[in-house]
Amino acid sequence: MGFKCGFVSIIGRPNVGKSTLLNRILDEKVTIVSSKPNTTRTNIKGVKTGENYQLILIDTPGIHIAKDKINRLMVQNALDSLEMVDIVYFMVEPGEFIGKEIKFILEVLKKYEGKKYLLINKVDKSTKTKAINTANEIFKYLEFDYVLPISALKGINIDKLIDLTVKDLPENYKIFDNDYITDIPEKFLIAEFVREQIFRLLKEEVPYDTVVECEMVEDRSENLLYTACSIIISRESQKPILLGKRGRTIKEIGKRARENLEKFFGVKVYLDLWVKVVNNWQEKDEYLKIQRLL
Ligand SMILES: Nc1nc2c(ncn2[C@@H]2O[C@H](COP(=O)(O)OP(=O)(O)OP(=O)(O)O)[C@@H](O)[C@H]2O)c(=O)[nH]1
Repeated sequence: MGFKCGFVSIIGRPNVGKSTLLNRILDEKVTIVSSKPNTTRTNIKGVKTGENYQLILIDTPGIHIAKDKINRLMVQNALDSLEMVDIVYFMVEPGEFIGKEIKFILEVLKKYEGKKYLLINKVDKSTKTKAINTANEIFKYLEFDYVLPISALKGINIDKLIDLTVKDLPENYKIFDNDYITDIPEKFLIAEFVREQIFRLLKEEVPYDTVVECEMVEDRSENLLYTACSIIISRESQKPILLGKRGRTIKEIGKRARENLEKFFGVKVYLDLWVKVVNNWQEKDEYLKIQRLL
């Protein structure tokens, strides 16, 4: 024995860097990142296996005041992750205002019985004092087992975080094979890589009104993966925005997503994109299932 294996959930408000942290720890891009809040819509599992440990991390949607069904399901997904984990990473940014959302998360964490880590992320663009003050403010409401200033983007204190976490993991047998890195099915991962570029390239409400379904994935040869995705928007008027002048925007979305897919799969990728309009898809179970929220 002596082998450590356990689960960690990464929670926090939208946009604090949860997905960036998961990708950094895994040293592999399995979850999508953008500068817009609420990019992650469902729990994404990533597995890091070392010589004497296996760390199963869950990237969760940002916890926020949810106004509609899809956002309520996103928040519920994040909260549900706490039921199965040995450790929770609560991520904040330096100078974060202790408002309603943070207080809500702290109330939830009061009942949580595993180890609690407070991670002050994005310290690369902040001062030490600001980070310490944020931790002090949060400790007025709840004490954590560890506080660690980190930068998920620049890799600051990540090795330290992994070391501490491994010490706190329970002794257990390995759950996944050594080369297993995510529980995300291939089709969902492809759709997410497309959705990421929609979040990155389009402004305002269109990304939030979009869901992507990967309809087909096929090995066309040893070195060529063919895949086709539908981009589903909720209004006809959003079509010209998504397509762009002479189709330039959708072409760019496809190009960038394809490049990331090629890096991930290590083969050439041919990506076909289609656009569909489904009024109010956010209220339809079929589409919430595509987004893995039901
Ligand atoms: N400067 C800096 N930026 C960071 C760091 N970590 C993440 N970011 C940026 O913060 C933005 C949000 O990052 P995400 O990883 O998508 O954040 P998230 O918490 O998963 O976001 P949600 O999907 O809204 O829950 C992106 O623009 C990241 O590049 C960091 O350590 N330093």
